[in-house]
Amino acid sequence: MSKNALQSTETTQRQQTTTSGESTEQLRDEWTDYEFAGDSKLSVEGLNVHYGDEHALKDISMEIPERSVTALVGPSGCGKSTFLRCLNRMNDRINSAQIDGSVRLDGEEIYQDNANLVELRKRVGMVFQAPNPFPKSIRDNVSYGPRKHGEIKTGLIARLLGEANEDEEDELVERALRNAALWDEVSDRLDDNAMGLSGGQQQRLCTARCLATDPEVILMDEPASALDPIATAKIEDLVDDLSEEYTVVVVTHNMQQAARISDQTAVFLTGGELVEYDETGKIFENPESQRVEDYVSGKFG
Ligand SMILES: Nc1ncnc2c1ncn2[C@@H]1O[C@H](COP(=O)(O)OP(=O)(O)OP(=O)(O)O)[C@@H](O)[C@H]1O
Repeated sequence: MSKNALQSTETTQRQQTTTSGESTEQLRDEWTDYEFAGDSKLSVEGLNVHYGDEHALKDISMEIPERSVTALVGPSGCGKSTFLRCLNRMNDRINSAQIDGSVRLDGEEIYQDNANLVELRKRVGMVFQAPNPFPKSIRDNVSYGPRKHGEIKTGLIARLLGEANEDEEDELVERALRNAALWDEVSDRLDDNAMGLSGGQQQRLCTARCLATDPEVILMDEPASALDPIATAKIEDLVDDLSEEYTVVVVTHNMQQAARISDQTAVFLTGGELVEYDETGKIFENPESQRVEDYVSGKFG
């Protein structure tokens, strides 16, 4: 059983009182007793991120259960994307970012000095806000990762060397596209350029590209924000399906979407603070914190 735990060292936060007169710390003591079903896939402890002088994430601790959907919500600039990028060390690419604290994947520290970042990003894949397919065929987009890692070899040279495994590529492309709920729409045009797909199809293609590297965790940063309602509904169904096999962490601005698709929800509020993290039903129906209630009910944000 995993258990979420959140402790803040920020004195100001500790002393903050809610409208009901209870201190934030008292409230946290209540909700941190909550136990999520399933084992923890990712364990975050004492995570702090600075961009230069800006303290973008403040002492975040949370357990992310496997094979479930965890939503990260909160107003613009509260640190949701920063948090997401910490889970596969994408923030390492930002020169001004300083990251302190611990993130464990299946109990193993990802911030250890000798961590293999290529392997980490294979295990913890990412789908970005705006679909970003390569200007290549649909097939090449999906098999890009396995080819890059040398797991799939195709083309004339591989054939001459007797190393070609085109059948495997076909299987992998079909499996990934099926899992991304796109196969039926593109199976007859795999060699067409991916740039000709609609925005919603491109986003599912990017998900297929992520799935092709056989990840265990999928990080999604507002995957439906650029899509129309029908394409959004498909992405939401997809997220639901994916959580049967994968651990999904998704950033969304859309409260109804978080309520529909996630098992647990983490609410970040301005200043990089994780205010409450609990089962999604609890966050939306009966949150501990008045600030969270105001936010999820649309009183501010
Ligand atoms: N690459 C960066 N360099 C410097 N500061 C950054 C960088 N990325 C984010 N920040 C700052 O860190 C804070 C948190 O940003 P972040 O993008 O993580 O928030 P967010 O909650 O995802 O916002 P949004 O919902 O608008 O995408 C913001 O003040 C932002 O300006």
